Amino acid sequence: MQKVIEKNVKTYMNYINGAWVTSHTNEVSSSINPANKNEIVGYVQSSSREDLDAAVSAAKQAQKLWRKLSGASRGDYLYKVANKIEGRLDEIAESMTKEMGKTFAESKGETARGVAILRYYAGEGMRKIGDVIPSTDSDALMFTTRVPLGVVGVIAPWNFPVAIPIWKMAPALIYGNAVVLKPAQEVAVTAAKIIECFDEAGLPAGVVNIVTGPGSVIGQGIIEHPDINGITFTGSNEVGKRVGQGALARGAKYQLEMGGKNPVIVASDADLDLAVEGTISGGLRSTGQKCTATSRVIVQADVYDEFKEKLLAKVSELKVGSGMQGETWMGPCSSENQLNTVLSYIEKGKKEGATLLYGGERPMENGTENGFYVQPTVFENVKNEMIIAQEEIFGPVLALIKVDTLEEAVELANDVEFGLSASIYTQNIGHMFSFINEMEAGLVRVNAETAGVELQAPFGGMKQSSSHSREQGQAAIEFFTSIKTVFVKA
Ligand SMILES: NC(=O)C1=CN([C@@H]2O[C@H](COP(=O)(O)OP(=O)(O)OC[C@H]3O[C@@H](n4cnc5c(N)ncnc54)[C@H](OP(=O)(O)O)[C@@H]3O)[C@@H](O)[C@H]2O)C=CC1
Ligand SMILES: O=C(O)CCC(=O)C(=O)O
Repeated sequence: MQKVIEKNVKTYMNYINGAWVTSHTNEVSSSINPANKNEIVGYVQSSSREDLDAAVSAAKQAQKLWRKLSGASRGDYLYKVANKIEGRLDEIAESMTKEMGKTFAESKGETARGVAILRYYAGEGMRKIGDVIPSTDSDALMFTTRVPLGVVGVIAPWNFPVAIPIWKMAPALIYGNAVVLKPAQEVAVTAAKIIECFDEAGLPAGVVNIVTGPGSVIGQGIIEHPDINGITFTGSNEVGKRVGQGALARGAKYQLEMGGKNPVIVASDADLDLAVEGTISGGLRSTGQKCTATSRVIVQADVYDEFKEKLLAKVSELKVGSGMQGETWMGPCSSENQLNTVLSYIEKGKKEGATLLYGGERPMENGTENGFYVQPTVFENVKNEMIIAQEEIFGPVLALIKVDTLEEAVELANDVEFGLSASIYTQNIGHMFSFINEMEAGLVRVNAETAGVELQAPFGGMKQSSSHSREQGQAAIEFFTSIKTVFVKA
C-alpha cells in the first residue's frame, strides 16, 4: 500500500455504471515500473467487495437492454472502441511497457492486436448464431439460437495487459453480456486506459465496468458473486482451480486458461537456423512470460552440438534493458515476485544437476540494477523428471534435452502435466504428421515457434493447461452464450 502519494503521478479510478469513481476503501496501491522500481507509473484503486457489488449490480441492470440490441448495433460500439484504442496506440503501449516490462515494439504489436480482436468480434455481430434442424414432426420448425450468459466476470493476468482482457471482453459483449473486469494489479493502469476507450466510444452505462484491487478480494469476490453468471480467467493453475471449484459450487459457467510447459522438437533434418530463431523468439520474447513460451528444447543427438552452438551464439547477442530503449531485445521480469520465482528455478536447475550453459544471473550494468532483470538463461543435460523440465517457470529459461529418436522426442514432449502448445522443426512430411497426431497440445505448430496465436483461430490447452474450452475465433461463442433449442408448431 502506498502511504505517501506522489503529486505528479496520476490516480486511476474504478469505472462503474458509466462513471469514474473512487473505491469505498479510499485506498490506492501503486503500479511500479519493473525496469526501475523507483518509478511509480500510476495509482489504482484498492477496492473492496462493496465496489464489486456496485459494478455487478450496474452490469446486471445494463445487460437487460444491451442484450436486446441487434448484434450489428453492439458491433458498431466495438468498432468505435477499436478506433479509440488505435488513436491512442502509442500511449497505451508505453503504459504497458512501463507497467510490465515488455519492449515498446511488443507492446505496440499487442495493442494493435487488441484493435484487430475488437474489429473481428464487431463483425461477429452480423454472423449466424444458430442452425435449423429438421424435426421429426413435418409441421414444426426446429432451430437453435444463442442467448448471453448475463454478467461475465473477467479475471485477467499481467502478461498480456491489453490482448487478454480484450479477447475476453469483446466476445462477451458482442453476444450480449455485460462485463466486470478485474485486471491484474500490476497492469491496472493499462487496463484503465483500455476502459477509457470503451467510455469514449459511448457504450451504455454499466455494460462495461472495471474494479481494481487484490485478487484475494476482488477476484475471490467474482468467484463467489451470485449475480456473476460466467467467469473467464487466465493465470496460474493454483488460482485457476480455485476459480473453477468456486464457480462450479454455485453453478456458474467458467473458463480457465492456465500454464504451459511447451516443447520445441528439433529433428535431425530441421533447418537449424530457423529452429534457433523460433526457439529464441518463442522462449525469450516477453522475457519468457507467455503461457505459450517455449521452455523445453528437445533436440536429436546428431544435430545437437551444431544447434547448441548456433543457439548460444544468438542468445549471447540479445540486449537486455528497459523496454523503452530502442535497442533492447528483452525487458525485465514483470515484478520482483516474478524475478524471484525465475531465480529460484535457476537455482533448482543447478541443484538437480543440469548444466548452466549461459546466463542465470541478474545483469548489473547499464542501469539494470534498479530493475527486475535476469539474463536469458540456457541449461543443458536436463532430464525430463527435473523440476525445470516439469514446472512452468514463466521466465527466459531454456532447457536443452538431447534425444536419439523422434519417437523419444514426442514421448518426452508429452511427459508433462500441461498441454498448451508445442512445435517441431523438420522438413519431413511424415515427421510432421506423426507430431501433429501424437502431440498432446491444444496448439501444434510446424516450423514455427510455440508462441503467437492468431485471433481468428481457437486457442486453449489440453490436460492441466485449461478447462478444455477454447477462446478466440468463433470458438468463443461456446463459452459466452448458451444454446436454446426452439421448437415451433403452428
Ligand atoms: N497462463 C498465463 O498466461 C499466465 C500464467 N501465470 C502463471 O502464474 C504464475 C503466478 O503469477 P500470478 O500473477 O501470481 O498469477 P495469478 O493466477 O495469481 O493471477 C492471475 C489473476 O488472478 C487474480 N487472482 C489472484 N488471486 C486470486 C484469487 N484468490 N481469486 C481470484 N483471482 C485471483 C490476480 O489478481 P492480482 O494480480 O491482483 O493478484 C490476477 O488478476 C506465473 O509465474 C505463471 O507461471 C501468470 C499469469 C498469466
Ligand atoms: O502466444 C500468444 O500470443 C498468447 C499467449 C497467451 O495467451 C498467454 O501467455 O497467456
